[in-house]
Amino acid sequence: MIQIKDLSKIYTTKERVVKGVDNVSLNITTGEVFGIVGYSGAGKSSLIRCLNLLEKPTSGEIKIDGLNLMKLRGRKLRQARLKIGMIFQHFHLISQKTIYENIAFALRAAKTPASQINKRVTELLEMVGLADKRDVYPAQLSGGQKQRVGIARALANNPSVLLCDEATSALDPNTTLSILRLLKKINKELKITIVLITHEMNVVKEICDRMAIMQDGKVIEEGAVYDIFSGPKEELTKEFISSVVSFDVPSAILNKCTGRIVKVMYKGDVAGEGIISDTVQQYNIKGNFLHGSIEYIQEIPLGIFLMELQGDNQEVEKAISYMSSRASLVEVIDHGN
Ligand SMILES: Nc1ncnc2c1ncn2[C@@H]1O[C@H](COP(=O)(O)OP(=O)(O)OP(=O)(O)O)[C@@H](O)[C@H]1O
Repeated sequence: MIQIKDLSKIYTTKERVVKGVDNVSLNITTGEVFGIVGYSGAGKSSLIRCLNLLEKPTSGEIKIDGLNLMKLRGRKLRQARLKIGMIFQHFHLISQKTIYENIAFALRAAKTPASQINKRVTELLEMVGLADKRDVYPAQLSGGQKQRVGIARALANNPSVLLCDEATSALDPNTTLSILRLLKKINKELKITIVLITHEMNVVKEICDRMAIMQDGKVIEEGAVYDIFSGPKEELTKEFISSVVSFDVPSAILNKCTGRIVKVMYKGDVAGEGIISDTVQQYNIKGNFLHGSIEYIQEIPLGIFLMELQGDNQEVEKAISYMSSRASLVEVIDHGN
């Protein structure tokens, strides 16, 4: 369990004082994949870097499995930090060393006996699917392969926590997916808690169990990924979700709509049709279906559709409030003419 309590990181420069992290409290359960999302400058890097004390918090508390990191010094602190692996957006590999040496370096730094190093590096390279690359240099690898080396290095000393700092942001979508799958496999098989920061909701949707959204150094919303997707509360959260679940209805079609356009989200894959047909039957309105899809989050379906509702204003209002009682989110996108 990672317990973050009242954590703040304040940067003081000549020009200004910035609260990079502003009084954040979060509990991350052992064995989960926890995503922290936010736009640039929200404080994600500051927060994740505080978790292994790469950044020294200004105040607050970080406990990992009950150990208060900020109270540890010397050897005890070094030992605790070995149990926290980290991977980075730009991989941070040593370009003059081979892949083997990049990984062995982390083992030597942790004073692993020389006799164990070869076996452990071989194991790690197999785990990340790079057994044939042990003697090449980082420049000879693709971005995805470099990140696999980063992951092998981060796992070298058997950490209980893996921190991922925008680990897929420099990768194309297919490579991103393969790295996310590898991270999920590591999470499941090695039972490592993963904390990742990202500005991409797709990443969260793909592998996270729970998530938090940051803005101006604060956590503004947190919860299970499915719950956040199906019932976002904050405007910013809704904005992030719409980046994944977007409806690109051609403007020529939208311009032709004279009724009210509503977006509806519902849980499960069968209830959606029922909501539409019941609404149209019960109220004196016409409903035109503009767009619909089912997203799978943690393999649970989440239905989303866009409709135009036409009819008397009061009837349309009643229909919307009826749909709101059955769906997890109903949002009026356009009020019509
Ligand atoms: N070393 C520093 N000195 C001064 N201000 C800093 C420093 N590091 C971060 N900040 C400021 O703290 C705030 C949070 O930055 P941080 O990098 O944590 O955000 P982020 O969400 O990770 O954004 P990005 O994805 O762009 O890195 C920003 O206003 C940033 O300018």
